[in-house]
Amino acid sequence: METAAATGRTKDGLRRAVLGRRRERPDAERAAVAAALPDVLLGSGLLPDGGVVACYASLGSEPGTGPLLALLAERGCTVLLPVTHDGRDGGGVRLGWGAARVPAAGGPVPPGAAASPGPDLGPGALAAVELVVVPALAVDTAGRRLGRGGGYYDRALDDLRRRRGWLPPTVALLHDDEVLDAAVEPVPAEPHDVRVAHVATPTRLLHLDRS
Ligand SMILES: Nc1nc2c(c(=O)[nH]1)N(C=O)[C@@H](CNc1ccc(C(=O)N[C@@H](CCC(=O)O)C(=O)O)cc1)CN2
Ligand SMILES: Nc1ncnc2c1ncn2[C@@H]1O[C@H](COP(=O)(O)OP(=O)(O)OP(=O)(O)O)[C@@H](O)[C@H]1O
Repeated sequence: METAAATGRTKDGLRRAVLGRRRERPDAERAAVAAALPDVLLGSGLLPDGGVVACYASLGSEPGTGPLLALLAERGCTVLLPVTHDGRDGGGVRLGWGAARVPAAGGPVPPGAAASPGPDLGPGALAAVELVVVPALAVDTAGRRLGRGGGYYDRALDDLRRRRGWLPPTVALLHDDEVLDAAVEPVPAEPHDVRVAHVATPTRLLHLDRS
């Protein structure tokens, strides 16, 4: 298996290694991962009973958020999903947030999320958010997160911290082998990287030491 060490621990090398492994995961594993994440989060105490939660609709080989989005809706949470702005509108590269439109309950819940965001609610959309569920390719035990490379979540979390004066809890969803020991395989970090507080995998919930 290609490891971070073998790729020189560059962000791009690590991204390629993780995406390669994700692509190889069989459908049965993907379904099991998606089904396990809500239970792990339920046991974590991180999920508010109602209230606003920022999440995302999983794509491709990402750990599936379909069942998690269904659970959040069941708990009466207002779920916000990201709307990507690539800067061509002159407003800079940034994430907006729209209310999740989740398919009606009752049918089978696919592991990948079928949800989509409603219209962008504007700059104050996250004002009352109680939990931010963030996508990631890897996170180390010091909370350093590797994303897709767009810098979208780093900007969004930085903006949220500035507006609120503090950062609400953040949790990244990963496969077990994507949690890296910071002492052995640190995720390469840059000054703009915002560390996450928690990681949920299909088997465990980790509270990270960001000091
Ligand atoms: N689900 C999800 N939504 C997100 C992000 C993310 O990482 N995941 N983003 C984080 O900043 C922003 C958008 N950035 C993204 C950048 C690249 C790809 C991408 O390459 N998607 C592939 C699927 C890859 C796979 O198989 O896993 C595709 O759509 O074909 C997706 C989102 C906002 N929304
Ligand atoms: N707060 C910020 N302000 C300005 N530029 C930023 C900020 N955060 C990240 N960037 C820029 O975004 C680009 C990508 O950053 P990085 O590789 O850390 O993204 P990522 O964390 O993998 O992606 P994402 O946050 O979308 O999941 C870098 O060129 C970086 O300079």
